[in-house]
Amino acid sequence: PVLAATTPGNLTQFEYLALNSPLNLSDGHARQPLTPGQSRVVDELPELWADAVKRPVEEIERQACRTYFEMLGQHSYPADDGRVLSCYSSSVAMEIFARSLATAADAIALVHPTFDNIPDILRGVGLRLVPLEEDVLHGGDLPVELLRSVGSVFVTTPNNPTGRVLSEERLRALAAQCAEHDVVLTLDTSFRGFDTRAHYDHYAVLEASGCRWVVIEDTGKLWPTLELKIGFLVSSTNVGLPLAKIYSDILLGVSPLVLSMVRRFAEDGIGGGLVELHRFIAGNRAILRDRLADVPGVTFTDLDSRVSVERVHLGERLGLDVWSALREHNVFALPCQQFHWARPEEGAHSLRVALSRSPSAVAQAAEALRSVLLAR
Ligand SMILES: N=C(N)NC[C@@H](O)CC(=O)C(=O)O
Repeated sequence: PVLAATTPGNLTQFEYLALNSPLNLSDGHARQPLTPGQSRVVDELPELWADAVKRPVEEIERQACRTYFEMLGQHSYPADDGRVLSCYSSSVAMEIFARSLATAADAIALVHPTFDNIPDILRGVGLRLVPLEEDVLHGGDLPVELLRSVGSVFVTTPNNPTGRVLSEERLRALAAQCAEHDVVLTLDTSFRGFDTRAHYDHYAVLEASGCRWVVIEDTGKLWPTLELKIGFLVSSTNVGLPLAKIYSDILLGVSPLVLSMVRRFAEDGIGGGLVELHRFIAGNRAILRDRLADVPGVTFTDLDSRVSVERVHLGERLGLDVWSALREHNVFALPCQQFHWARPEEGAHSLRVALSRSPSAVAQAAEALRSVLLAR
């Protein structure tokens, strides 16, 4: 993609600039080396291809869903009656949700801050956005006037870039409020694989609440699968939105080979790979935090975060300045203004560093960031 010489318009355009750099710690996609268990899955791809040719895709899809959802503790996901739609990515799933919601509502409450392709997709279908501050979301019941003013509440959990997880009791209370006010509760759980606090059975809570709900799951953030991934678009029986119809406008179905690969990576995850991944991310987080611990003015805003990105507060320094100085070293992080989609200035002094990278890449980037910061 060709980008204008000026500052990129959205976070993903910043991420494009980093795509071909050896020290790309910008996007939240998984770029660390394969583990031995994952390498074995890659070696199996020819057999998975032959198997996918022979078997019905719905059988392969059902097995992939079951293994992936079980790995994440989501035992009550709706395996039957077509309520799980497999998409090429979670953003495709989100576009289908947005187009569907726009046929029935004109406003949506969206967690603030969060990754800016979410508000961009929602605005793109004409929805009016109402910011839902994280502290309000996690603090207790939402204001009734908010619930009366929107057709949906959209929550990214764990959130990006903060890592904050919606607890089971908060989800239960929020779902009850949404049921009472006939508001569609939508969750983007793309980062849930990294945080076991997000592994309680969300679908059991949602189904029991009786609310109308949609969940967007993403296999793409967890494993280094070269952008081979699935976004699962899951919904309640009573969601009352044309999800299947709009899905059919966009695609017929996804690759059974990718579904089989997801199943095998999830089996590896169940067999210890997920615990290993959590340790790996924690190790990279420690490398970054340790290297910057004594830099004046630097703090870590999300001490409790376990997701594969880390937000660094730069004190008086501007994220864009530090991002540009890092770029001189051929190191790429992500400035945080555009996460604050309603009030960008709130993100002006922060930078996000990706942790799904090799430990040496994280260490080199931390070193470069340290020297850039000490010079300011
Ligand atoms: N459709 C888009 N824009 N994809 C980029 C997105 O996956 C990156 C991301 O979520 C992150 O860097 O945290």
